[in-house]
Amino acid sequence: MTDPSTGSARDPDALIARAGIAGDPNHDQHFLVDDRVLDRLPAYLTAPESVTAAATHHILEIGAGTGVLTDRLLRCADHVTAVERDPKLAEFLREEFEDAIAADRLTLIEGDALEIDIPDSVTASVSNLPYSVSSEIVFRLLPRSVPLVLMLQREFAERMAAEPSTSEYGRLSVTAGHYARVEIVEPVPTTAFSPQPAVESAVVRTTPRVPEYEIPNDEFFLQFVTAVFTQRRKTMRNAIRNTAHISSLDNPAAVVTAADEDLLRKRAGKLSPEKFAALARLAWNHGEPTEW
Ligand SMILES: C[S@@+](CC[C@H](N)C(=O)[O-])C[C@H]1O[C@@H](n2cnc3c(N)ncnc32)[C@H](O)[C@@H]1O
Repeated sequence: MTDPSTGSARDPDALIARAGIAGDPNHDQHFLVDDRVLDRLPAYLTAPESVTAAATHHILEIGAGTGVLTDRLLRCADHVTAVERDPKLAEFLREEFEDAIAADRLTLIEGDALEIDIPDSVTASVSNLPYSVSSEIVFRLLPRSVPLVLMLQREFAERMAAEPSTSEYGRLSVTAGHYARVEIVEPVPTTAFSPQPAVESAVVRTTPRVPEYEIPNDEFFLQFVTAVFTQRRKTMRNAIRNTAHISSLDNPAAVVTAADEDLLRKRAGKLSPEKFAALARLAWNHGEPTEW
C-alpha cells in the first residue's frame, strides 16, 4: 500500500485489477484511467480564485469508485470524505485505504450521495460524478458556497456554464450562475474512462461568488426558476401568473404588479441570474419589497 502523501500516485489500471470490478455503466461506473486528467483535477482547485482560507482543507469526493481520484486528493487535502454507493467498491476502498482511514485522513461513507449528510467542515469538492444524478448532486453542492471541480457530461457542463440568450441557457445556468462563477476548464474524451461512456465529458470549475441579491430560500429559488423555465416561450408576466402551483408562491398577481415592467416583458431565457434573484425575492415576499 502506498503512503498517500508520498511516492507516485496509484495506477488506475492496477486499482481496477485489484478491485476486481470492471465498472458497470448501468450504475454510472466509468472509472478514470487517464493519469494526466487525474493529476489535473485537484490542480484546478488551487487556481488563485479558488484558494480557500480555511485552516483545514477538507475535500468531498462523490462517487469514489476504485479510489484513483481519492488517492490524488489525499495528497493535497488535510482530510478527504469519499462517498461510494456500491457495497463492493466501498469494501475495496476500506481495505485499499486502510492506512489513511486509520490516520483519520479519510472518511469513507458507504451510501447514496443524495441522502447522506454532507459534513459542514467540507471546504471543496472534487468529483467524477455519477452522471445520472448530476443535477441533484449539483443542486445539493452549489448552495454550500465552496469551490467545486466536477467531471460532468459535456452537454450538462455546457448548460451549467451557459450565458443568457443562448439555446443552452436554462434553470441549471441560472441557479449555478447565482451561486458561483462557472467555467468549463477542460473537455474530456471518452477514452479517458473505462468502460468508455457513450457521451463526451467536461470538467467544470465553480468559484463561489457573493450574489448581488440574496435569495430567501434555496429550495424556493430552485422551484421558482424551474416553474418559470417550464414556460420558457411565455413572457415573464404570463409565466409568473402560472406559477400558483409553487406552494410558497400564493399570490403571483401581486408579484406581477410589483415587478419591474422591463423584466416582465422578457422571456426567462433572456434574464440574468441577478434578475431571477430579484424576482424570487419579490415572489417570496408576496410582491412586497424586501429589506434584506
Ligand atoms: C463515474 S464513476 C467515478 C469513479 C472514480 N471516482 C473515478 O474517477 O474513477 C462514479 C462512481 O459513483 C458511484 N455512484 C453512483 N451513484 C452514486 C450515488 N447515488 N451515490 C454515491 N455514489 C454513487 C458509482 O458506483 C461509481 O463508482
